[in-house]
Amino acid sequence: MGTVPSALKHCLSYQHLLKEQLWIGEPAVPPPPPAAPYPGQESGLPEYIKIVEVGPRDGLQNEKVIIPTDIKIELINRLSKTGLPAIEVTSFVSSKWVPQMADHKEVMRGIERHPGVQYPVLTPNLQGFHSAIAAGATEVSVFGAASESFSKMNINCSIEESIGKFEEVTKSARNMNIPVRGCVGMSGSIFCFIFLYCTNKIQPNGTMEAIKDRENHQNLCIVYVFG
Ligand SMILES: CC(C)(COP(=O)([O-])OP(=O)([O-])OC[C@H]1O[C@@H](n2cnc3c(N)ncnc32)[C@H](O)[C@@H]1OP(=O)([O-])[O-])[C@@H](O)C(=O)NCCC(=O)NCCSC(=O)C[C@@](C)(O)CC(=O)[O-]
Repeated sequence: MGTVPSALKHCLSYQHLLKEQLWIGEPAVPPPPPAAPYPGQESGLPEYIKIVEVGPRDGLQNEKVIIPTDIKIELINRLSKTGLPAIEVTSFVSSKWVPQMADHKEVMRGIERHPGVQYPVLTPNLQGFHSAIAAGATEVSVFGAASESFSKMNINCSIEESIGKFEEVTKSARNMNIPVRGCVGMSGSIFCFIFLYCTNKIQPNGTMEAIKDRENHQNLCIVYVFG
């Protein structure tokens, strides 16, 4: 597993990696016979978890120096060859807020899209969604927060207001058959999260349920993840 890229948000089960992700190479341990259940099944753990590499977006947005567009494109093109199923390439957010992602259109235009690889992008609102689609995005992510303070700090609105914006995005996306991933950001750091969680200032499940429940109890997103 030493070659798995960094900044992974989610992991496939090891059996699934061995079965479908040939880039890992020959398995050191043979997979279990077909009749045997996955180890997670009995324990209630998911059978299948998808890897979404978010380094080009989540990683590079935090760089103090703005990385040149051609280097970002090169990074994404190299990642595309590693066998990852999905690479989050950029975000369609305000360049005043996140100047590191201001070249989103150029990045989308410049990357080589490999068959079988998805290239989702972050879209906080309808404006970002429309720009992303115009730039060729075929999958998007909305990103909320589990605490009011993080929501305000990150997307300049309350959780309630943010869910209204996500609904606009998900409704438009549904009409265009564009899958939407729902992310619930915690607080920016694990220590901050633990503090806020222990002091009841953060309610990740509440935000997730709110995103889910608004439209006749339907799921608005294909998947929900905590960040
Ligand atoms: C959400 C906004 C845009 C609200 O920003 P705002 O200032 O409240 O927006 P507004 O609607 O009042 O509009 C103000 C200006 O922003 C523009 N604007 C409005 N929307 C857009 C857009 N989509 N793209 C480009 N421009 C936009 C709009 O056109 C206008 O421009 P002006 O008239 O002043 O020239 C702002 O707060 C923002 O961009 N925030 C950045 C958030 C961000 O990218 N955070 C980092 C990613 S989140 C994260 O890392 C956690 C996560 C997701 O990783 C967790 C996980 O992985 O699970």
